[in-house]
Amino acid sequence: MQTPDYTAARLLDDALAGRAVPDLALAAGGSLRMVTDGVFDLLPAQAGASNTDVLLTVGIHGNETAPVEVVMAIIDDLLHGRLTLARRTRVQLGNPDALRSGERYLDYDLNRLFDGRHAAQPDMREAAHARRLEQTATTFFSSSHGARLHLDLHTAIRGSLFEKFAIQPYLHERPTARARLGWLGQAGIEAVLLHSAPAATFSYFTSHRLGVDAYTLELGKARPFGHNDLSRFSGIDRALRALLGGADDGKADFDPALPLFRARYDLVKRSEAFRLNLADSVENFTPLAAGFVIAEDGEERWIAEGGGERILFPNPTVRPGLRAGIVVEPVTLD
Ligand SMILES: O=C(O)CCC(=O)N[C@@H](CCC(=O)O)C(=O)O
Ligand SMILES: [Zn+2]
Repeated sequence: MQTPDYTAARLLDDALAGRAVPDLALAAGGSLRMVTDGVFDLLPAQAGASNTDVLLTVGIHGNETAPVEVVMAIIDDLLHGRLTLARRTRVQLGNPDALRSGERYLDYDLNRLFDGRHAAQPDMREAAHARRLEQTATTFFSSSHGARLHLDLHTAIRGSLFEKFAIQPYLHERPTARARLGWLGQAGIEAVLLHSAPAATFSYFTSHRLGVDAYTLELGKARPFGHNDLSRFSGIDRALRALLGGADDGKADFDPALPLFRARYDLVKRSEAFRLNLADSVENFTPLAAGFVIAEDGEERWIAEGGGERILFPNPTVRPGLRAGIVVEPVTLD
């Protein structure tokens, strides 16, 4: 095991440069071990003490740096004994290449390559990352004995009427885990989108293929390394410390006042003729008035129907074939 002067900042530098990270002792007990490039296991001192195994993914998009900084600060406190680890935890850096260059992606949006879609894009640099992440998520959870939680931490391109929100992937026949939504509320999450269809995102993969409680979290606006106001991330920081430190198990009473939305449909860009009729300043969750033409692509037009519809993740610059926005509407749990 290495010396205590090894910091999380150095770990991040080494990981982004593709250098090996040595095995490290956590000062208050436990260890940190590099599994493969950009993937780290943090093991509590007492094997078997963990009743919830936690997978934390950051940097799936290379321009979304705040979650990397939040998780590295927690790792630094674990390394130096300011926090004691109670849960078996795996941390994945999603796209180290894109994090180095500060771009959302280099060749292809990584969060559109999961659930096997990487096989259709073998030449894209992100395909190898999707495979690495799927494999290491699978091996991690295959030796779990208790509850299993995956949090994929992101920040968004646009501002948002709900600054922090969660996305629950489509669950097929599984019921919503209300206690997890309760915990997300305690972590400062202000709204939750319930997806209504399969997707090629990482949280859909871990949820659907591995049966894990999985969420994509949008924690604020995407900014470059060094430009994040980490005080705006205090809710998730506190909640992750309580989770990893064993003070809570990631479950809490569901608050029925938490706004919930369901995805009605995706705006899928068909061609370069796609036109989005929303200015860059329009924020996520902005209501759409009935009759408003949201977007057009050749003959196709998407028209708002009212009834509380709102727009999420509008982005006309995506590749043809990919989602250029989601129309959502309020929903309540049965
Ligand atoms: O701000 C944006 O337009 C995108 C932010 C982002 O990366 N969001 C995720 C959401 C994943 C999901 O829908 O489950 C993404 O687009 O990959
Ligand atoms: Zn993202």
